[in-house]
Amino acid sequence: MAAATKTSTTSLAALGDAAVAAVRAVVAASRVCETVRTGELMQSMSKDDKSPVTVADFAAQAIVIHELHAFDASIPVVGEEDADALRGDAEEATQLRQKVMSAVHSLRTDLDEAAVLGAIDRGNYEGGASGRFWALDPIDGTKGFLRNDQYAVALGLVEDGQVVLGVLGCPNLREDLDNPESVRGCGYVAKRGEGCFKFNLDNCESLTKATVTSPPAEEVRLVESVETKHTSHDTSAQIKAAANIKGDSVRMDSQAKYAVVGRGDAHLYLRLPRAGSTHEEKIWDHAGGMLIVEEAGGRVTDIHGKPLDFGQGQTLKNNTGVVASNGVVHDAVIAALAEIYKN
Ligand SMILES: Nc1ncnc2c1ncn2[C@@H]1O[C@H](COP(=O)(O)OS(=O)(=O)O)[C@@H](OP(=O)(O)O)[C@H]1O
Ligand SMILES: [Mg+2]
Ligand SMILES: [Mg+2]
Ligand SMILES: [Mg+2]
Repeated sequence: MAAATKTSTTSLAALGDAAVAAVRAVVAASRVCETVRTGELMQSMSKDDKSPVTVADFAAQAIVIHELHAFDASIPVVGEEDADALRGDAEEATQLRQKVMSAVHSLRTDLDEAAVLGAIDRGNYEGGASGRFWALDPIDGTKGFLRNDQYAVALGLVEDGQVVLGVLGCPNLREDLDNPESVRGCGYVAKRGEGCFKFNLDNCESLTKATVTSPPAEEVRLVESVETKHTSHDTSAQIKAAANIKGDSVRMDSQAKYAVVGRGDAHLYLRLPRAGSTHEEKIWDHAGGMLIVEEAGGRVTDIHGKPLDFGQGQTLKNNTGVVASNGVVHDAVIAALAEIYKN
């Protein structure tokens, strides 16, 4: 078979069985998320860490893990959510469980409660440095999802500590960041060594190559988190000045940031820990997205220029923050970060 990288279009099937399973699972979950976001089933609760989780996070995790299990039951999953909050007779749990079941049934009427709760709880793998596992964020950017802003269904396949397959479903993302009339509902898939591809969430079987772009300094665009707790906006402004980056800054929720860098609409994604932060990045917040940028021709490291190490369990404990770029601006950004973080 001709290498998928040689032409600008290819079929999903050409990327192999794991890619087909992963993309179809992400597309299915993206549909369920949109059903919840635009319908009557929305309900959210606060987790122990005060972050939100919704009916759609649970339903999406159930759908993706069910599909991945049908593909290959021997590959474990590190998923963000568990089903604890859906079990028991308390009113909130009962309501949430019923809505999760309705959301799942909007797509898969054949799954009963035991199958749904069981699938969610199968995402309990601890990760590690050897073997293969999936890393799943059923909704990345739950706060964005609740604001009707950007969010992503994000799935990565990790092999011996390295992401080898990355998939993002971005149901609320337009095809062109600068054209609010462009098609909404974008998907991305990257396979290590074979390139990065985009697809429409309504037709994932046909793929088009995606590549980073490298404009002059005036047009180099930064993307960063909306939430001020997740990244230091002050530091990113300093980095832009020091690295001679003069384009606009766009705040966007979720791993959609990796997608817009990978497709060339933006050129730098900075995730910069605030002073004194002890936050360790979760692997599921990056596994789906980072390969999208790398295989599109860009670079992804932490703020010290170190590769992201997905073999350390559920967090990127060997890394600090994230820098994802078109490659061209990367060294200047890392040099600027070294100056700022040495103080
Ligand atoms: N303190 C802190 N620092 C860094 N990151 C954090 C922090 N707290 C949470 N999170 C994680 O951020 C995930 C959301 O990604 P983004 O920050 O890119 O999007 S957003 O602007 O916040 O919506 C979000 O993922 P989801 O929980 O899947 O939405 C969190 O895992
Ligand atoms: Mg969360
Ligand atoms: Mg997340
Ligand atoms: Mg999440």
